[in-house]
Amino acid sequence: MMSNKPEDVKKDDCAVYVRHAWKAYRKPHYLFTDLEMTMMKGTIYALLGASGCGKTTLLSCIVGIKRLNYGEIWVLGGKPGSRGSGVPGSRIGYMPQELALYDDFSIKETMLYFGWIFGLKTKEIKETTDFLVQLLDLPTAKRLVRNLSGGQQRRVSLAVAVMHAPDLLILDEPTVGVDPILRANIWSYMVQDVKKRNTSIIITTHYIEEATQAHRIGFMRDGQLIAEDSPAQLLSAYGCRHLEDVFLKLAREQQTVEATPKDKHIEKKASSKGVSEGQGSKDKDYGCCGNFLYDVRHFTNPRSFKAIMFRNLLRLVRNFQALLFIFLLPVIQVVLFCYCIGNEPRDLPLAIANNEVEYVSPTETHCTHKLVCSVKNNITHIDEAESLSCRYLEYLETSDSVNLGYYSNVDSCRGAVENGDAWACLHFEENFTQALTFRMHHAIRGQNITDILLEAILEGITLEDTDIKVWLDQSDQQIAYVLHRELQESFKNFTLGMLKDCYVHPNVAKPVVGFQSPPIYGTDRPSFMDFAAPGALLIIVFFLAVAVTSSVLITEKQEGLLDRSYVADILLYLCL
Ligand SMILES: Nc1ncnc2c1ncn2[C@@H]1O[C@H](COP(=O)(O)OP(=O)(O)OP(=O)(O)O)[C@@H](O)[C@H]1O
Repeated sequence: MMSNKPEDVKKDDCAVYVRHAWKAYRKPHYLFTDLEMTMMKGTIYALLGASGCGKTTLLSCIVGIKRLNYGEIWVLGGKPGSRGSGVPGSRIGYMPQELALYDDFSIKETMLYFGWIFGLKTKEIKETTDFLVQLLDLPTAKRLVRNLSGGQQRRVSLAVAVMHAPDLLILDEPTVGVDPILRANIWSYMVQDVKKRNTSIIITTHYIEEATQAHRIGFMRDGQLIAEDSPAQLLSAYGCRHLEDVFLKLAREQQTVEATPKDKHIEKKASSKGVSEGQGSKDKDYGCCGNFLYDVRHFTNPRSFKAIMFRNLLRLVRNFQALLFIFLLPVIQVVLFCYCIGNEPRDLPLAIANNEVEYVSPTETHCTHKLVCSVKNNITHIDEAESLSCRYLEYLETSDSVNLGYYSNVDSCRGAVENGDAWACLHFEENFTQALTFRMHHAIRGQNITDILLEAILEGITLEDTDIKVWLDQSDQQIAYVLHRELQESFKNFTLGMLKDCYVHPNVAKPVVGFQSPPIYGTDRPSFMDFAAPGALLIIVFFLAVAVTSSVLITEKQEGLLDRSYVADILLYLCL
């Protein structure tokens, strides 16, 4: 195996300096093991290797999208992601393998968006766009990306990577789908750029022969760079005329090592070398919140905001269906909510156990009532009273909010509430009428309390027998409120009716605290819609925002746009 690693280079002189790099997506299956890479400033470095050997992963670690498990990476003299390193940021230009472009943007809009992120002025962006459109043989800049051919789209992606003249250019297969003439143009542009501006360029390609124009080539295989040298040195050292032959020779020369036994010793090997853990947190990619002050400065960065507002507005306008969806869906949901759910509760099942009358069936009752009063010597007398509980239930039945069901005893009535068959259970004692008329009679006559209680004992009743006992399912506040209201209102009407039939002025039973109607704000009978609509609206808006944001995030991640924006120094939460 050939090793031309310069031992004496300083990391500050290198554009990229990788030492003891270990990376696994799923431990212990390491993609690269103890990898070392040295790339001097002002050179073109071609990273070659079989498909799936880890080239893209290595580039992702270099630009700071992914983190190493062990080892260190220095890019342009700093660690990617650290403050002041400029990586990610405008010091690097990154062309990912995926297209990573908004296909509903035109070429011009794409260049404006990324140009603003890189901190370029609008005039500069226009000039650069014109130059790159010509150099890369692109159609008019007004054409939408989605209407370009595959090769043209990749060239737009390349234009985005190079537009801000970065110090380090990282190009992941830029020449895929590009014809030989344009490929030659791209290479000649890179060579000129390195000469003129001392740019450093890393390029991956499967067209091994085009790498002869690079200053240095790294052959990647089995998790390591098995050779790293200039094309001329490699050709002469292996006595080959073509780089492809060198690659084949190198591959054959390398010992075939069983993957599994090697994996078992990998972590041991890393720790025995005293290798430090990867930059940043272990196995975590994207450093969104590492340094608060650094993040705040980015958050308030006006150029990022301008670019992102431009992007969001343009995407909304271009995706008319999405716009309709975002604005119409909450409206439809609120209308449906109000129509189907938000109305006043109706027919709430109410269980009745009335011991005053004989139970017949759950839906039926032979409940009749009677009240006869007369006035003698200016004093009201109750001559006859029968089943006043039925009179009260008659008032209750007129309400649309409740639906009465009858039960033979108080236990089954309470059981109905416990089982969720009814919202409340109402129980009348068997001497309810007797106790109520006794109470009314003495209230009208104005006897003192001692006399009343004495007489009650003699008659074999207690004043509590007039209580209508209510057991409520209070789990739903609004339903409980409606039941409270209906039971109280029915009782008020029941009392006023009785007083009227007994020639007593209704004001006698009027509550002392009088709520004036209408209230200053709101209504006398707030509806269920008033209660539930704010909550429903909040839920709808919250879930819509979550759904839209996560779908944007997932799409951008899949299309590589998130990676590209991150490398261009847009923080993850700004991408949202
Ligand atoms: N996020 C990920 N999670 C798990 N495995 C991954 C992930 N990304 C890549 N891999 C795997 O890591 C290996 C190396 O992938 P990578 O894209 O780095 O290879 P590559 O050398 O760039 O390939 P190509 O030349 O085809 O682009 C592949 O086997 C791939 O399936």
